[in-house]
Amino acid sequence: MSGLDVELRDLTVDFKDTRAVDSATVRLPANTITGLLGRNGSGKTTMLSAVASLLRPTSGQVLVDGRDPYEDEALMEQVCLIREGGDVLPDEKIRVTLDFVASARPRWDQAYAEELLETFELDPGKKPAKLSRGKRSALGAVIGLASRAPVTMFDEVYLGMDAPSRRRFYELLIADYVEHPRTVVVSSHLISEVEQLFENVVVLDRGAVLVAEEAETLREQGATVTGAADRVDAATAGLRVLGETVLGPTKQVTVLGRLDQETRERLHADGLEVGAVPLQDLFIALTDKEVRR
Ligand SMILES: Nc1ncnc2c1ncn2[C@@H]1O[C@H](COP(=O)(O)OP(=O)(O)OP(=O)(O)O)[C@@H](O)[C@H]1O
Repeated sequence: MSGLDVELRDLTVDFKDTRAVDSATVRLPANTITGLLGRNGSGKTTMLSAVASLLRPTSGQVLVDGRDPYEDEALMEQVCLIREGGDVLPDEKIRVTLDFVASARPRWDQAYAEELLETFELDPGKKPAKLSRGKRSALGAVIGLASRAPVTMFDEVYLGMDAPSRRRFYELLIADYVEHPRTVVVSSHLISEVEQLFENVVVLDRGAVLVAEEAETLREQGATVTGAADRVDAATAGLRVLGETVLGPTKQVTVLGRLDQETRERLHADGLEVGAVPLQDLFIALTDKEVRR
């Protein structure tokens, strides 16, 4: 079993006078986990809804496995979008929603779904309308994971969950992805927690694709330099600083820009540590109008 390739070609989605997605061209390669990042209102949900055929593009194309899912019911079954509100039957018992999803998802794994319900302490006899926000999010996670759809997209679904449940969700997602590779998209504006999951990163900014790269390549676009404050200041003078933390005599500065091998060696020789830049910092730098060049 494997995932399917997703490609957006010049995708634009307008809502009356709002351009929610603006000429987006991007490929989500099969069998990778992509982080779809963007500030509030940047178009993440709209883009994912277009991939899931929940809305029609104003112009441009969505291609799943090279075909338009909007025109192809069999293909639509292969694409699962989990939204925070959850596409559940709120006033029926959870097991009714699960039966419904099972009938619509050819790769549904009932035993795995039941295991997940136990993990998240969800009683299948309860109605979604009666669940807390966190438990409803967890139900979305269960549906997304157990559907095993070749294209599985989680739209900020984990935000309602508490920290231990979110951690559990990330662990389960990785473990199940390793066993059953598929094309996974996780959208978020809270990156620090999820960044370790991503192999690819797409950053949306006011509907447009600002960045589409492998996570490692993106991380190389910056660095942290840590050590004695005066040495760190001297070493980073002239570089674009994204942020700094001071802890007693030690300072850590995050800089934008690639540090070549020679620079890294010089910094090491000077007693400074050079580390990877958190994606969260890069994301803020890329999408914060105040900071942008
Ligand atoms: N049904 C709609 N009708 C009109 N405008 C809409 C509709 N859905 C979204 N928009 C607008 O489109 C833009 C993109 O919204 P979208 O929900 O896709 O962003 P998002 O990145 O998912 O945001 P968030 O992180 O806040 O969930 C916003 O300006 C939003 O107000």
